[in-house]
Amino acid sequence: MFTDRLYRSAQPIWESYLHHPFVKGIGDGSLELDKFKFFMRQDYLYLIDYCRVFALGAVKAKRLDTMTMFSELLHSTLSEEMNLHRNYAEKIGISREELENTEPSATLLAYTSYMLSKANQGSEAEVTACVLACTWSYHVIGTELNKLERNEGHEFYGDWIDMYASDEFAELAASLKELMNDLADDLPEREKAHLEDIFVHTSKLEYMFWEMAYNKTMWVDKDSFLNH
Ligand SMILES: Cc1ncc(C[n+]2csc(CCO)c2C)c(N)n1
Repeated sequence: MFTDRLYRSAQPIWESYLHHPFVKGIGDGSLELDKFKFFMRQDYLYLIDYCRVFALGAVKAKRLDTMTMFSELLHSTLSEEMNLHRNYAEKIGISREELENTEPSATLLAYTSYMLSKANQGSEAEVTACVLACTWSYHVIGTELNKLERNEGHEFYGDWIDMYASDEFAELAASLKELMNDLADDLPEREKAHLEDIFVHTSKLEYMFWEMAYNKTMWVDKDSFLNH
């Protein structure tokens, strides 16, 4: 299957997510709140643009069931996933206004601009390749973290883990994988290689997003005046 090929190409990158201190910190509850806050604010902006990518998927879909799937993904991101962020924001004292008016970091801009440009230029297959690594890898991470014992005091990140480990997310990831396989099956190798590039690039950008949040990097490393 084409998604097996994608997984093989990105495997070392995906393994690094589980060793990343941000991800480990969510898993064992030790992640500092200021890093999580930074992440949630950037991630909210990320999800707004991500919704635009789903909308492009609906525009480019050749079949009604694919169009329905993209519109459902768009709706569930705007309501359910972004609700997770709104709920956390309320708990940690970030107002709705602050959440929507966050200054974007360089990594966020790189990631969303990349996806939007590939989705705009490409067909429904490129759109699917753009969103696949993010949905699939979050489900893998959620499932792995869900296996760990949740000690006392770690319940704060529980909602985050529960969302991405949920059956609903498993279904989202599975249906996107199925769609990717359907769309890529009959494509010539040159086009498959392009989809693979998108998958590997977005997988690297996922890693960069964890790094960005862990170090709270806006543009360059910590002490640069560009961060102020
Ligand atoms: C940087 C970053 N990467 C992936 C996700 C996870 N995610 C984004 S949209 C979507 C699909 C349906 O809502 C999923 C799983 C995230 N939140 N932030």
